[in-house]
Amino acid sequence: MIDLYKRKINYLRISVTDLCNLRCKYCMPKKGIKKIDHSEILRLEEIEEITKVFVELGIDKIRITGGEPLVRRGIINLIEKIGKMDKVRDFALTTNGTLLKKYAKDLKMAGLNRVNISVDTLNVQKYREITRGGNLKDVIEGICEAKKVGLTPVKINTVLIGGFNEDEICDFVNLTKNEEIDVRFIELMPIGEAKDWSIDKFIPSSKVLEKINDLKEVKKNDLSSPADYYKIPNSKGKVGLINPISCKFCENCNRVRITCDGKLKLCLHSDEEIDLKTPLRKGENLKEIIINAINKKPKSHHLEDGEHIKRNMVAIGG
Ligand SMILES: Nc1nc2c(ncn2[C@@H]2O[C@H](COP(=O)(O)OP(=O)(O)OP(=O)(O)O)[C@@H](O)[C@H]2O)c(=O)[nH]1
Ligand SMILES: C[S@@+](CC[C@H](N)C(=O)[O-])C[C@H]1O[C@@H](n2cnc3c(N)ncnc32)[C@H](O)[C@@H]1O
Ligand code: SF4
Ligand code: SF4
Repeated sequence: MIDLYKRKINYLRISVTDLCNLRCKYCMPKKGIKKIDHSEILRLEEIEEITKVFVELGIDKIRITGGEPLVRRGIINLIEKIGKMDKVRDFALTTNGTLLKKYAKDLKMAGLNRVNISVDTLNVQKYREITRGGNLKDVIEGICEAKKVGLTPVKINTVLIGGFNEDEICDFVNLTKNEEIDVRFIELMPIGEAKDWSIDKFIPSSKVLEKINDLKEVKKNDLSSPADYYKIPNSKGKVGLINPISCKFCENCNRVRITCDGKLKLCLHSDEEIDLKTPLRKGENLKEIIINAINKKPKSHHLEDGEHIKRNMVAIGG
């Protein structure tokens, strides 16, 4: 599918749940989010059906996300179904990693290619604090298991948070020296919970380049990737910078999203959502609806003008 700005849309991010076993302070309110009625959530077969239509329309990269995707019951079955879709050449999952030790092997066997794992600190106490109760050990074990079973390349996503983890930039970069792990620093975006405090705590990802002198830029293979990559000479992994704020990458955007309640989101930072669940349940032609919707995909976000969306990140999936 090609949108009005001649961007090829080949990447679908599917949020399978808005529930999570953590409560990261920038993503989810302390008391959780308002529970959506069970009937409003797409059933796994419905997700599969919608995915099939997207694949027929040219989607060849799929990411499963959440909330925490691994808390959704039956997730391995869904992965298996999508894993069998021949035209999908890149099939990945974004997770907080806490349940990976348990599920990595099954995910791999079901056909998942790789995982991106979110972790914002390497300090046990700070991890407990930012996630409101999480155990860093679970994530570390999850990362090891993912590598062991070959859910690779493993990428670590770290949101840069002022006054919280800027002192750990070197530690994160050092992980790439001896391990085949890519570490990507993400700029904190003003969404939901983070809308207000992201202003004080925002750190441009260029801070990483200031702190680490010997990072050398790596040629970008995939122009539509949100990350710019660097490398310390002779290191095994890469360091990525994801700069949605300081240097937005909308020009090369190739993605759309499905929320767990069956809405098609054309842009992470737009409130416009197209209902797919109702027409799906009525047996209407989804292809036509999706093709028409793609023409409405915004050119870019307008965060710089204070245009902030209503949903929390946990209800979109990143
Ligand atoms: N503004 C904006 N940020 C995005 C977009 N896609 C991803 N991000 C940010 O990048 C983070 C990491 O995304 P991931 O879930 O790891 O997916 P990805 O970066 O597409 O992964 P790769 O395919 O491995 O490059 C997200 O949580 C967001 O914070 C996007 O389209 N727009
Ligand atoms: C919403 S989570 C969903 C998947 C999974 N639970 C996880 O944590 O990886 C996806 C990603 O969004 C990122 N994220 C959440 N809120 C964000 C914000 N305000 N700015 C930047 N990234 C954010 C998280 O750090 C995580 O990497
Ligand atoms: S970032 Fe991921 S792990 Fe943290 S609260 Fe949001 S959905 Fe859960
Ligand atoms: S902000 Fe919107 S247009 Fe820009 S890269 Fe993200 S989804 Fe695409």
